[in-house]
Amino acid sequence: MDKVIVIAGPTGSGKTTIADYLYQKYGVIKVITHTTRPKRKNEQSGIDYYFETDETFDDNHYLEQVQYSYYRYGSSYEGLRRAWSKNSIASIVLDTAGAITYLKELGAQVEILFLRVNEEKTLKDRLLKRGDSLEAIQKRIDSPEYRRDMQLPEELQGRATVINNDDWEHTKQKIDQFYQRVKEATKKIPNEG
Ligand SMILES: Nc1nc2c(ncn2[C@@H]2O[C@H](COP(=O)(O)OP(=O)(O)O)[C@@H](O)[C@H]2O)c(=O)[nH]1
Ligand SMILES: Nc1ncnc2c1ncn2[C@@H]1O[C@H](COP(=O)(O)OP(=O)(O)O)[C@@H](O)[C@H]1O
Repeated sequence: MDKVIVIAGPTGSGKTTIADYLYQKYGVIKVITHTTRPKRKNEQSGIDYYFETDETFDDNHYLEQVQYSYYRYGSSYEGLRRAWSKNSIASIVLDTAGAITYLKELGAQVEILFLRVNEEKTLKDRLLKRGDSLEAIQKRIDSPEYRRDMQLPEELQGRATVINNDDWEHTKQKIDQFYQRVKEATKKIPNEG
């Protein structure tokens, strides 16, 4: 059974870092999503996101789409199918609303990782280090979605693997264990239970 690892958690918790690790170590293909958010320095269209305008955003067919911190984000079935054509395990970085939709739509094919850090201050420090502008960080922190995604939503409780990404060595071990479980699960046929 094909699987998609949905990675959720607050800004700066390490979602992108973990998606990159899963690709580099295990060849897990990242599903690239669409956004109207401005490109950060070091980001590339077609690699980090498909960067869209408000007009071009609507040209795509979305499995789900959200508004997050004043911008639009959406993921397509085509993107997921493209990833699965290369590897039976894909990953996608989503907000918690997207993670809930994925779970509803794709059921047993979804494995969820929820990241958190012990201290909220760590998040801001990481965003500064990542090179985000103070203005962009403040805008993000002031958004209702940012606050919401600090917590694992009820709909995902019992279904998500929660990892504290404070110490990278510890995180890598947890991700390796998680990946092995997902890999085993791909050997099951759908609806086998
Ligand atoms: N639902 C949904 N969320 C997305 C999609 N693409 C990205 N996101 C989420 O949107 C939020 C903002 O992403 P981004 O602006 O890249 O900020 P980051 O969290 O600092 O990396 C994050 O929680 C992402 O996981 C998508 O296609 N659908
Ligand atoms: N365990 C960690 N310890 C220290 N820095 C980290 C850790 N995990 C990620 N980072 C760094 O924090 C910043 C934010 O991580 P990123 O993966 O972009 O988060 P997200 O995609 O959740 O917004 C990046 O500069 C990344 O290199």
